[in-house]
Amino acid sequence: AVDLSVSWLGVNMENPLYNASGVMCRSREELDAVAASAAGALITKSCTLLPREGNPEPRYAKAPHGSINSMGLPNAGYQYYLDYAKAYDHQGGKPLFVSVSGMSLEDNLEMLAAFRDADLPCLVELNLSCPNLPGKPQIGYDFEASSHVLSEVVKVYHKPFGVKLPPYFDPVHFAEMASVLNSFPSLKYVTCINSVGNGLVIDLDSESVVIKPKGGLGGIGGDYVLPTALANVREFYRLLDDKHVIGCGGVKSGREAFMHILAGATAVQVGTCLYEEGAACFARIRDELAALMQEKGYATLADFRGKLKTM
Ligand SMILES: O=C1NC(=O)NC(C(=O)O)N1
Repeated sequence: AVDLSVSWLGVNMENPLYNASGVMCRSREELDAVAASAAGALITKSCTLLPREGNPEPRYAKAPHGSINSMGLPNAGYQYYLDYAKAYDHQGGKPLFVSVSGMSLEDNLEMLAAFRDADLPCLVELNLSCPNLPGKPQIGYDFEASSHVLSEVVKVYHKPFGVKLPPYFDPVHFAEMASVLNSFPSLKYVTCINSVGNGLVIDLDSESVVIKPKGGLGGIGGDYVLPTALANVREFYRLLDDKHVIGCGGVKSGREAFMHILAGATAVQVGTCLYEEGAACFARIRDELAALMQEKGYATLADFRGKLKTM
């Protein structure tokens, strides 16, 4: 038998799988469905200070090898998720993570202060990478801005926290961002990657884009992004000091989950596949991962975590 459990930053997960923020996590009903599934944890939709409708629909589309989305941070507002976290059974339940994505630094600080004051056992994932707010750049692509935001955040929020990063595509950028992140000891994990921003899916029959916002541009997920996600997990695993890397991007079976952990991931999030298949994907991916480990002779995740071979 194999042991899929992972304990990190004070949370204990029976298996390393949970939802990617944004998928099946905007309402309490959706969050409860993830909690009731075979997922090892759950994370809320990135919240803003005030409730948001988000971008005009259609704003999500399945694509031949993944998905495209420009949701625009539709969410119930941070109080809703704070209330959910206050009512949540942290002892008996699965670890609950809260994603925060303020429209401004002030909003982020106000929300983080509220989560701080509530003194809850959930971990915060600060989203530095939403690619779908018209006119707003992804903070994670501006190293100076990222450093400034994190400097202000740690003055207000003293507990361990994580950040959701956009994908990087250049070794210099990996090094620059790692250097910024390494200067914040209380930043204890990074989630790599958010969707690959501003891709374009075209429907040949209609000769049209497939989502309404931003002329059809949106964040790309699914099979398309697996190599990029694995590279980001690997590089930050290699470059960060004493931090965890959470893998996200292209996970649709035990195979990709195994790859993310081999690249160094502590745990693994599922986005597009969860959106398309539903919460049953967690039991399937969990069982596939267990079978793969059994086949390869690994008893625990630690037996192979980060042990990607190079040539
Ligand atoms: O950070 C985000 N990443 C995405 O791919 N989409 C959502 C969104 O648009 O709300 N946010």
